[in-house]
Amino acid sequence: MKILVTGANGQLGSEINGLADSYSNLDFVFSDLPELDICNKEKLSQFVSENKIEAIINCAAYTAVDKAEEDFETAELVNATAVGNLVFVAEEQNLKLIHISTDYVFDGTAHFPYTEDYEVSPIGVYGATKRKGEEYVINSESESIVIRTSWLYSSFGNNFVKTMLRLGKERDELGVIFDQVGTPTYARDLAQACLEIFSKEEKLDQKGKIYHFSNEGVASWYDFSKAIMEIGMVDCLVKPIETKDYPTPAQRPHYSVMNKAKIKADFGIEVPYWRDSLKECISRIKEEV
Ligand SMILES: NC(=O)C1=CN([C@@H]2O[C@H](COP(=O)(O)OP(=O)(O)OC[C@H]3O[C@@H](n4cnc5c(N)ncnc54)[C@H](OP(=O)(O)O)[C@@H]3O)[C@@H](O)[C@H]2O)C=CC1
Ligand SMILES: Cc1cn([C@H]2C[C@H](O)[C@@H](COP(=O)(O)OP(=O)(O)O[C@H]3O[C@@H](C)C(=O)[C@@H](O)[C@H]3O)O2)c(=O)[nH]c1=O
Repeated sequence: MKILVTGANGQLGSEINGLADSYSNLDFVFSDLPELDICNKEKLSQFVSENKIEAIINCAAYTAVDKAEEDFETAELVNATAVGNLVFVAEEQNLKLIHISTDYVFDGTAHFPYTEDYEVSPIGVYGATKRKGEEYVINSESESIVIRTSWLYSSFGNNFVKTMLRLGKERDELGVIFDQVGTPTYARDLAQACLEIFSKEEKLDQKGKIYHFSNEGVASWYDFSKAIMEIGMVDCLVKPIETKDYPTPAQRPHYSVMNKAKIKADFGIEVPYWRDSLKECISRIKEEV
């Protein structure tokens, strides 16, 4: 199967690229801006046709959560309208599609892990635009699924893990929010899950259009930071603070832990514990320095 990976220079796209050689049954075409802009429907359609693409993993997105609050138009274009383009091309050329979405489609008022059918209610522009993108896929007749993930990090690109390692070296002390709880996800584990799903012969959306994938376990951003400092061997005192003590342009859900039973049952995906994956990622970050 020949798979187009869009947004391939980002965290998830880079991790898929790193794993590609282990999947000899899959062929890949990696693309990103400026070569392939998913907002350009005609070029997208032409690119897919010329390259004889059979499936797409959409890793392209507008992921700047705070910036999205004032740059609504670009966030909407990339996270929603462009997903409509991908769905159009998938229907037009009979492609399979995996689209990635976020825990930020939930408002964070639940007290137990979110299942796929739980009502969404985004509280920020990023989450709202990602939800609109999901709707294109959910309503599509193409063989397509949405995989929601949360708190993604990688040895590639910029993310919370790298920010903490940097700030921890620069400062003696750091305040990190403890009243936002979710699950970190190593992008390499999500990349592997996507490729495992494509390696199976089953119809993608046989058992539903939405899946949840994160690592196992639960953490606050504070717990996550403490683990990053400990595993990264950075000597910095991390102090728990409340959301009100770290004002940001975008509101974030207080609780966004997701239930992963469906992806495990339907596709036989194994999910590593978040601290184990964090160790693996930090050792890769250290190797690369
Ligand atoms: N990061 C996170 O914490 C989380 C991410 N997700 C979702 O996971 C997916 C992957 O995220 P992640 O790998 O972190 O994202 P990144 O921000 O690391 O990568 C996104 C990539 O998409 C590219 N891109 C942006 N606009 C376009 C466009 N119009 N056409 C083609 N490519 C474009 C970006 O290019 P450029 O950098 O030049 O803009 C970048 O290379 C996204 O759907 C995201 O919403 C879900 C939960 C958590
Ligand atoms: C840097 C820093 C952040 N924080 C807080 C702010 C915020 O509530 C939380 C996480 O910060 P960030 O801004 O890095 O994370 P954020 O951009 O909100 O991360 C989100 O990105 C999008 C793309 C997603 O889809 C989500 O799943 C999630 O991963 O940590 C501190 O408390 N102290 C600090 O020093």
